[in-house]
Amino acid sequence: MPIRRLSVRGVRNLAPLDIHPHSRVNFIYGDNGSGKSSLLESIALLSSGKSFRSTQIKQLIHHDADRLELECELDGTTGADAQTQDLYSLRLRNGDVLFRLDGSVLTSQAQVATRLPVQVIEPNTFRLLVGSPEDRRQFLDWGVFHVEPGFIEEWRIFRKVLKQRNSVLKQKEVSWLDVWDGGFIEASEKIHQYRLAYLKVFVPQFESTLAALDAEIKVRLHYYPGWEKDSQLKDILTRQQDRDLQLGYTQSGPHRAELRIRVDKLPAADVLSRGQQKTVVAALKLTQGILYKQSCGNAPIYLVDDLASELDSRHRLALCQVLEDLKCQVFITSIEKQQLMDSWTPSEFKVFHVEHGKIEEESLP
Ligand SMILES: Nc1ncnc2c1ncn2[C@@H]1O[C@H](COP(=O)(O)OP(=O)(O)OP(=O)(O)O)[C@@H](O)[C@H]1O
Repeated sequence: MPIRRLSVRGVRNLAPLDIHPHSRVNFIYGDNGSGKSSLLESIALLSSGKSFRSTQIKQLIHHDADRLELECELDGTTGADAQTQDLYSLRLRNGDVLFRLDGSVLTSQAQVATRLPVQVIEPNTFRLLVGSPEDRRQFLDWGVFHVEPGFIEEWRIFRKVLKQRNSVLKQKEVSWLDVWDGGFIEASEKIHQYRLAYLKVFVPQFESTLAALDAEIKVRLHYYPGWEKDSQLKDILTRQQDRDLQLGYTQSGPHRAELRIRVDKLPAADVLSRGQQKTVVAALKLTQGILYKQSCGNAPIYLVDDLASELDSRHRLALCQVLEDLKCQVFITSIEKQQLMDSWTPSEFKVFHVEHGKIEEESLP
């Protein structure tokens, strides 16, 4: 669901702002340090309660403020949501994040995540390739979670069983392991099957999206379920039991799954240039949006920060074309307005200029 109105208070250098973005493309331009990324960060924060730039979200609060407050009205445009409007807000004070929907407090991250799905493509986006397996596992699970409604409940069950098994391992209560292992294996298998089903549609779509961005980059996705593929998890748990007891945690299972991204047999991060890495990560994130749209009817909102960073004009054009085809709401930033306009001429758009933390919508000829 696109954002119809956005209100931001107390974020970094941004002056209090109320804007009415376009339901499709929003060009945001301004000098270095003007506040473009802070605007996109505000939207990402509304979506996930996290920043894509700072691990400590308290750092987002304006130096002179004691809290930040974000609010948006979301438009329902398709299906059962047609013509509806949700008022969705986030308040951060003293480290506590409070989400509200139409005045009612949202209590679980899942409730929040389904309201406002957002994908971010920003200068550090290549870190998905070079970062930890956990980053890629979370990326994969974002897609599974949004496309497979049953996944979140199975994931909760799995986390619970894993916690119990680890607690048994820490207490060295060997006799209890047999009791927990049955449940652990069953829950692991369900998570594994959800991920497999998602990847079955994800991989071919990724290959065609990447080809649309750059037909010369050849990468392969390899899914590692968290244990040796050709072995039964039951046998592995038995084999690793002594070491698990020593360590006090479970070494194998879906919590150790990974999406490995390779060029031939090498990690893509070791072979590809920075621009190629960004293109691959953009293809991964666009693929998630395409599958999300196929499943839910609406595409996620895309935040593309500093379009020009690492991408030449051919790749910028190709990326914008995929976004155009996706018909999603996009917030896209650049220092130069002309560079945005040269990369994309959408039929419907708004332009916002950011200067010293103030945002003005420009009237179009
Ligand atoms: N907590 C804060 N309070 C006030 N100002 C802050 C805070 N955190 C960062 N800033 C300032 O906010 C400004 C906006 O930064 P931002 O990254 O949004 O700019 P930008 O327009 O994206 O710049 P660039 O084009 O260089 O990426 C910077 O000048 C930064 O120093």
